[in-house]
Amino acid sequence: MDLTLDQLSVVTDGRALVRDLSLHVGSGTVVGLVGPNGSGKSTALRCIYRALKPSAGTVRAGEEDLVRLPPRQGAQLVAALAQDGAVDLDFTVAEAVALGRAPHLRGNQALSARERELCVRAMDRLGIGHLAGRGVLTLSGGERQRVLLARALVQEPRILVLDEPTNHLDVRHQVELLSQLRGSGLTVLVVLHDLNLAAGACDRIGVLSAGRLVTAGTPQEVLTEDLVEDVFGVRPTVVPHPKSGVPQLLYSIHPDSEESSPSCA
Ligand SMILES: Nc1ncnc2c1ncn2[C@@H]1O[C@H](COP(=O)(O)OP(=O)(O)OP(=O)(O)O)[C@@H](O)[C@H]1O
Repeated sequence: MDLTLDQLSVVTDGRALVRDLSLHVGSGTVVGLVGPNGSGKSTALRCIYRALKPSAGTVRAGEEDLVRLPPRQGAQLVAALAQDGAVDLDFTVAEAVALGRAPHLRGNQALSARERELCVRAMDRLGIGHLAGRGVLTLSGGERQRVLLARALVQEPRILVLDEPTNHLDVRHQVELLSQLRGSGLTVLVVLHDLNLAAGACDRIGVLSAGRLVTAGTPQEVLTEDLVEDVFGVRPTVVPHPKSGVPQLLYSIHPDSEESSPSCA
């Protein structure tokens, strides 16, 4: 099922946070959304998982208008991993993951054997099976992030949107999470700050700046030295990954000799 943002705008207190954003995520593809801090990435994502109502434009899952769909039906199609998603209540990990089934259950209906198995498999897949009986409040940031992803997966959505899901994850878990997204077969829109991870994980990348889509295309088309300098204000050296050929960005980090040296008056 594809995901389409069509001329999406979000205006708050007279300020346009997102302006005329149109972006298509093909069925089963992974699209990255990148851009500087404050460029509107989370705001756009919040419209997709319906934490925010757009001021104008539409969000479609296939032919369904997500903005108008009843919440339960929407949650059967779209799962979200929000930025620093909170798990405030002291559920066990197994209970928190099982919450992902809520959109498919009626009232206090118990999980079926298939659903229980689904939860166990999701926890194993994310390497949190051994934590099943632990309280989520006792987890590290990275462990909690993986619980949230397991919860999103057991929701069995068609579309998955994720806001900086690699936050808190060590490098192994970053690579594993993005590999799992690629292998999931789901339609994925993911906000990432790390442009190198985005280049490796995404079929296409959309670049936001000041609420507007600057460009969208394959990593090779989008991640050029000029584009990154224009949008992010820092010029990288772009080299092809020696194995995959996807663009990888290198930065020179050096002290500004004039301004950053401590004065020795
Ligand atoms: N409810 C709100 N009221 C007013 N301004 C808001 C509101 N929500 C977000 N903003 C502003 O909208 C702009 C876009 O915010 P958003 O969180 O979408 O950016 P982002 O690209 O996800 O940023 P980051 O990379 O820092 O997470 C920011 O300037 C933010 O301060």
